[in-house]
Amino acid sequence: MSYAVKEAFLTLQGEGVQSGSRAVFLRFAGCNLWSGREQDRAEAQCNFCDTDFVGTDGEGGGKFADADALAAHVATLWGEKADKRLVVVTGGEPMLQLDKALIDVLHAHGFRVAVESNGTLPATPGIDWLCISPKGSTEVVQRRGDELKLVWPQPEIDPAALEEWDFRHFLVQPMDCADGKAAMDAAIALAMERPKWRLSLQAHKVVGLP
Ligand SMILES: C[S@@+](CC[C@H](N)C(=O)[O-])C[C@H]1O[C@@H](n2cnc3c(N)ncnc32)[C@H](O)[C@@H]1O
Ligand SMILES: Nc1nc2[nH]cc(C(=O)O)c2c(=O)[nH]1
Ligand code: SF4
Ligand SMILES: [Mg+2]
Repeated sequence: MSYAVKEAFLTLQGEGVQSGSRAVFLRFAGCNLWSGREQDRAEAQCNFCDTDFVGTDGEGGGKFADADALAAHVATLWGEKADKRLVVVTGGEPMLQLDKALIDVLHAHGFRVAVESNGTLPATPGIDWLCISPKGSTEVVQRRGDELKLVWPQPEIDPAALEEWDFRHFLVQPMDCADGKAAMDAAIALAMERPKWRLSLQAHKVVGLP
């Protein structure tokens, strides 16, 4: 299968339990919850997205003919260092494109494969670290994984209901939005109110990494 990649780059993971880890980010083009066009945002199923995932024109992006070509690209971005190879597959919605063939070749290159998904599509088998981030009133079918990362506030979501799902870590992340201070206060309030939840900050934005 071929893959449409918006961008791919080396950085530090900025979110979640693995925050601070050196990682290649592989951002697939396209999402099932928003077209990516600003004129569609208000009506989209997910309307607070902080990411441009339209097209294949970003740094390190492009169309890749097969899994071997894309995994080789990821390995080149990582460079020679042998240990702790980590790729974070995101988007857009990565489950629209991430297949077992790509995971297998990334493993063959020595990578642990982490994924950031909205959970509306079942996760492909073989993922090493699965982060699910629920969106509004969408139906989350993937209720098991490593970390559940709740962007907050979202009035349609009840954190107590999510606590029943099968995740090792529960994270609340302030929504990057016009009233960022209110979102930060709300996220802190949730973590103070419900001890299962830990605060996740978007560290890359603080330090100016992509
Ligand atoms: C751009 S999304 C791509 C992966 C996948 N589509 C998803 O939503 O999980 C990557 C991560 O950024 C989070 N995110 C998106 N917009 C955000 C915002 N405005 N503030 C905080 N986190 C945001 C998402 O919830 C998700 O955890
Ligand atoms: N540094 C960095 N960390 C991230 N963690 C999740 C991100 C994403 O957009 O999926 C992201 C991102 O875009 N950059
Ligand atoms: S589901 Fe993820 S990629 Fe899609 S619009 Fe929402 S935050 Fe952006
Ligand atoms: Mg991001």
